[in-house]
Amino acid sequence: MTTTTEAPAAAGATPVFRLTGGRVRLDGREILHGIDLEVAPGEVVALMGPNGSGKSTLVRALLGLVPLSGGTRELFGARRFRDWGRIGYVPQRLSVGGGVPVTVREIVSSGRIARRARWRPASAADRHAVDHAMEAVGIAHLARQSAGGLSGGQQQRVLIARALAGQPDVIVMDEPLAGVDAANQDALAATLTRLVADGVTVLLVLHELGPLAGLITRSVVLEHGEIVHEGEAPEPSGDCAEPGHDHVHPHAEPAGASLWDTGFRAAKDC
Ligand SMILES: Nc1ncnc2c1ncn2[C@@H]1O[C@H](COP(=O)(O)OP(=O)(O)OP(=O)(O)O)[C@@H](O)[C@H]1O
Repeated sequence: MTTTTEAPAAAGATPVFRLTGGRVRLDGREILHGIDLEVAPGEVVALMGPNGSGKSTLVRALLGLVPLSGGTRELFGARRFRDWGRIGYVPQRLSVGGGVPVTVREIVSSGRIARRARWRPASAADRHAVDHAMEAVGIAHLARQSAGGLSGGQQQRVLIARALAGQPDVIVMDEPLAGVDAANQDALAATLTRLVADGVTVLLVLHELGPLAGLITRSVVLEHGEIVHEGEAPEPSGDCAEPGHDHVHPHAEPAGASLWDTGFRAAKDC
């Protein structure tokens, strides 16, 4: 992780992610149709768009989790990227326990694996990073608890702590606000604010910006597997801007809905 003394988003710096003409096919159908996207160090990018527009697929393509059927991908300037400890990925949904009796601390500790010397037991630095990650998201008191009995909001914080334990240079979260109550959304915003101040690059899949609005430096809107807008994020207005507005509802989009009815509905209609 970089320190607060380093300038974020240095001009001309090697992009964290660079996808050029990126195409992805799943089950014989092309999902992404030639995406050009760069994310520079220090940016906080919101990936938005209707359901099924390809946001999660794009994230997975950027991370190398799905093969490209066309185009090129670079992570930190490398086509053959191996330094996975630099990336913290919080997927959309994951059962943190997976049915296996496992404590919160054990799950968070698994986030250190890419940082640890092979076959070595956890070092003091590893243990410190795990403690720090749990404190950062307010779950230190849950360390010895079984992950199975946690609420949805607590499980999400465990997954975020697991990503933070690796002290990543970039954190990628797929719909971190979905199904999360207002208090936990605010807590997430505070955590991300601290990470951004430390120079961490952030890529978020979002349906609505909610309490993260002030953090976002660029919004990228996808529709039908293509980027249809890049620039300023939409501003919340009307009821959505009210402090008491609850941002927990999922958004089902009508089939074929257009960008301005949907991606930016987050601002108009949240
Ligand atoms: N493993 C897969 N096999 C086949 N098709 C897939 C697969 N994963 C996703 N798709 C399809 O790719 C398209 C884009 O899906 P994706 O999950 O990337 O969209 P999204 O914008 O993240 O949607 P949501 O907002 O609902 O999460 C959808 O039509 C989806 O059905």
